[in-house]
Amino acid sequence: MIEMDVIADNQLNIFSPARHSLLPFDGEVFLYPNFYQEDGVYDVFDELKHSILWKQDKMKIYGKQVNFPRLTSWYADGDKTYTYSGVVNIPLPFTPLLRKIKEAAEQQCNKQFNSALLNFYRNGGDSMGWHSDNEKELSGNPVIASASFGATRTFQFKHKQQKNAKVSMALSNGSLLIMQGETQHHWLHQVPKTTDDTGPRINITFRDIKYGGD
Ligand SMILES: O=C(O)CCC(=O)C(=O)O
Ligand SMILES: [Fe+2]
Repeated sequence: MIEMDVIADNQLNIFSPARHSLLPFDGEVFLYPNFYQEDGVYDVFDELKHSILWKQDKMKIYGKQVNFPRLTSWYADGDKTYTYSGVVNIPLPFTPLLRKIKEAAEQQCNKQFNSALLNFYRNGGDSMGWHSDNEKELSGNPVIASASFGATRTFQFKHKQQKNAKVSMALSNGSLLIMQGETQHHWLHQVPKTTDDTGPRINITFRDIKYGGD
């Protein structure tokens, strides 16, 4: 059984930037670099790597089937599907480890999540392009909690209208990033490719999907 303690908010350095939004306006982003504590987080990466049912999705570009530049997986309560980048995902039930990671994030956000999208970036050539998490199943101002394990990757925001507004940060092993407020309406985010010699990274974004409707 993996020990994975969470640093309570009141134990964080009071000078931690996590208390201030990293976006200058039009949304809120908080980063807790060592949220999932040192002890055991390397095991978390390995256990996720081996226990998650990773799949290689494809997207259609100019009529051609092209592999996503990463592996993905989708876990959720219940059996509702979720459409992401044109792919209809049928969820798997949460594993005990995913549940534990989710509950820690829920405590920090003071919010329940019913689903998780997982991304496996095998090396620096894997990436996720500019997008916002604004699928129809997400509510108007979604809270999204993003946990990272393994290699550090750069995570970037750019404002949809104000082209000069850009924010960049490093998502390291055991970090928790929270996006909330109007972030998804006004900002795009991405994990760019890098030519650095980068090891594998797993990211989990916890979401609260509203079922029903069309
Ligand atoms: O890998 C990351 O940190 C970002 C993942 C992401 O943006 C998403 O799953 O929508
Ligand atoms: Fe995203």
